Amino acid sequence: MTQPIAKLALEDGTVFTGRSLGAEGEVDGEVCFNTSMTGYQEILTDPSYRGQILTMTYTQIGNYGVNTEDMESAKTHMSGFIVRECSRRVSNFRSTQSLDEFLKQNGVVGLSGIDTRALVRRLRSSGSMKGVLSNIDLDDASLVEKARNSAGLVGRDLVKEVMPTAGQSWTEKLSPWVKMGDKIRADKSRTELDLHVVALDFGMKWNIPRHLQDMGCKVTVMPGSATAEEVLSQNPDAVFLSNGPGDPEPLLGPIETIRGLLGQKPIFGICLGHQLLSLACGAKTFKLKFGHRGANQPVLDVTTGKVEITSQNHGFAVDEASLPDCLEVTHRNLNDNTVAGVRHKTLQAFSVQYHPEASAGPHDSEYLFERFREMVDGQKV
Ligand SMILES: NC(=O)CC[C@H](N)C(=O)O
Repeated sequence: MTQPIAKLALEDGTVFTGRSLGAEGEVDGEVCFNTSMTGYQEILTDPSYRGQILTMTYTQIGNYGVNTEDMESAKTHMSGFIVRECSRRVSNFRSTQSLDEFLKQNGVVGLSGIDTRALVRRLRSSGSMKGVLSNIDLDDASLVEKARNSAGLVGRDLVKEVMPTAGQSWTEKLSPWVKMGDKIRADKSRTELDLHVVALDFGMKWNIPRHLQDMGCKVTVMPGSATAEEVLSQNPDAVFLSNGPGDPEPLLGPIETIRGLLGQKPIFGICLGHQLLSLACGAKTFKLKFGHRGANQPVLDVTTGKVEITSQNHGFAVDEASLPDCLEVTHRNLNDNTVAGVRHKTLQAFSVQYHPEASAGPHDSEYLFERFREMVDGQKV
C-alpha cells in the first residue's frame, strides 16, 4: 500500500512533498530544526515546542520506538513533526508503540521522505519561517498562502495554552535509568526533602522537578500565572522558573511576579525562566535567526572556564547589549557567543538559557541543580 502524500509549504513559496506520517490534518506553525540524533519522544512532549513544526536533521528517527516512561509532559505539544525517514522497524525492550502510532494517538501531523537537508539549509540561510503542513489540502498555491497568513510566534502568549490550571505537589522520581548512567547524580541523590521549592510552571519539562526532588527539594508546582503573593503564601525556601513556549516579551504577568519575588526568595530559571528573569531585571530579548535546538550545543561557564555540551531548545535570547548593571553573564553559547546564563550581582538569582535537566541530552550541566541547592543552603538560617 502506498502511503498518502503530505506537503510542507513555507512562507517563502517553497513546497516540499513527501509521505504522510502520524495524524490526518493540517497545521501551521514556525518551522524550525533540531540536531539531536536521539530523544524524539522527549522533544515531542516538551511543551516549549507549542506553535512549531519541527524537522529533525538526523536521517532516521523512530528506531527505538516510544515508551511509557520518557515523557516530558502528559502529551505532545508541537504542531507538526518532520523526518527524513521514519524507521519501519522498532527495536527496544522498553518500547510500547511505534513513532507513527504515537503521533497518530496524539494528533500530531507528520511528514517523512523529504530532503530535510534542503529544508534545514533554507531555514539556516533565511531564518525560521512560518509554514503549513497538510495531508488534506495538496494545492501548493493555497498552502503557501495559508503559510503567509498564519499567526507566527512573535508577540503571542503561548504559555497560557500549556501551563497547568491548578497547583500540585510533585511526586515523580528521577528515572533509575538516569542514575544508572550517571554516577555523580547517583552519589548526590537525597531521600530527605528538606527544602521547599515553588516551581512556576510555564510549560515545564518533567525532568526538572524530578531533578529538584532528587536533590532534596519538596516541589510545589504552581501555574505560571501565579502572583508573587500567591507564591510567597506557600512559604517556599526558593522559587524555580520553568521553560516554556513562545515569545517571552508579552508575558507581562509573570515578569511582574518575578519582580515581586526578587530579593524575597532565591530564584533559579531555565530557558523561558531565564528570559523572564532577565526581562524582570530590565534586560531585553530578541528573536534568533533560526534558534538553538539540539543536544550538542557547546556552552562556556565563564565562572569556571569549563565547557559543557548542552541540550537546548530556544528561538529567543537575552540581548547582551541590554543587560542592566545588576546582571552579569555567567555562560556563553560558543557557537554564536550569545548569552547562555546570567546571575544577579547582589540578589540570590541566576538562570541559564539551556537545559541542565537534559532529557534528552548530555548530563554535563547537572551541576547547576547543585549550584542552586548551594545558593539556597547558603541563605537558609
Ligand atoms: N525551552 C524554552 O523554554 C524556550 C524559551 C522560548 N520559548 C524560546 O523559544 O526562546
